[in-house]
Amino acid sequence: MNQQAPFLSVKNLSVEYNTHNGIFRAVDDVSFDLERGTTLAVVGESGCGKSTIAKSIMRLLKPAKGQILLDGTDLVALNEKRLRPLRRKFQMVFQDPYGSLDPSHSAEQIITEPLKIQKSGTPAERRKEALRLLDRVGLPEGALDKRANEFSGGQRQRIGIARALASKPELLVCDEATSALDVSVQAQVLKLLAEIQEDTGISYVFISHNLGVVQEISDQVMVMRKGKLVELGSTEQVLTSPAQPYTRKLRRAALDPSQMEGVKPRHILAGLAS
Ligand SMILES: Nc1ncnc2c1ncn2[C@@H]1O[C@H](COP(=O)(O)OP(=O)(O)OP(=O)(O)O)[C@@H](O)[C@H]1O
Repeated sequence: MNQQAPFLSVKNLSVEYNTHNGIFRAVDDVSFDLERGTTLAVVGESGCGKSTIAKSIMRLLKPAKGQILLDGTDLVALNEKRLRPLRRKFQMVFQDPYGSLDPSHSAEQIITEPLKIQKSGTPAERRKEALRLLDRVGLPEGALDKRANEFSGGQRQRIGIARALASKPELLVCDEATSALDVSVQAQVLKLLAEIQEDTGISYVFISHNLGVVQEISDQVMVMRKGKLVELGSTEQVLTSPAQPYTRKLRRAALDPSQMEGVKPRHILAGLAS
């Protein structure tokens, strides 16, 4: 472990997609640091590049330029073979608890799959670990043999979190992880994520449209627009006294979405303290 460097350091990240109109730069020269045990929220209107950043950190995409240093190791420079042993360190929780889990699989199958892939433990040990993780995310023992389609959205998202935690990651990238949930269930999942962070020192990159949610969970906020970084600072600074006009506009849109084109109804930013 490198004591000097931040836990995650993204430097001059640019990501491009090949489209029928040529190369499209979805993320353009973005840099940020994340300290261990803290949360960085990435916000911005639809299409600004948030998920592209998430997929780049997960190395589901190969950036066109830049570095993604995790504990001092540049993930961009590694080929898949060298990346594989490191993958357990960074995991992702997706938005859609209905789409991201196989509905016909039991909670045990879903949670233990990463351990099976890593050939970690015996089936009995993996079952025991799945029970521990179920308990960690606040689900009863009886949930272990139920199929994913027998759970509510909030329960599924808890299973998604349990699965992501199975390989004991140090970084969790949550891409709109609570957006599909009812407000009260969302609050419970946020509380769970905060407790897990306190207990384990895990770091989060938390992607969200919801400034109210961001205010709850994050230490730092990064505002994106059209692939570029607009503003980066402490949550308090960015949300209560934003330096950039665009961030102020986003804040206003949180209160009155009609002021912002391109913000989908599901992305109406709820609960923002003015
Ligand atoms: N596979 C792809 N091929 C071409 N363009 C893409 C691809 N994926 C994303 N894009 C484009 O890149 C830009 C950034 O997309 P991205 O999904 O990162 O945005 P986002 O901020 O996460 O949006 P949302 O909040 O709607 O999920 C968008 O203009 C999108 O259309």
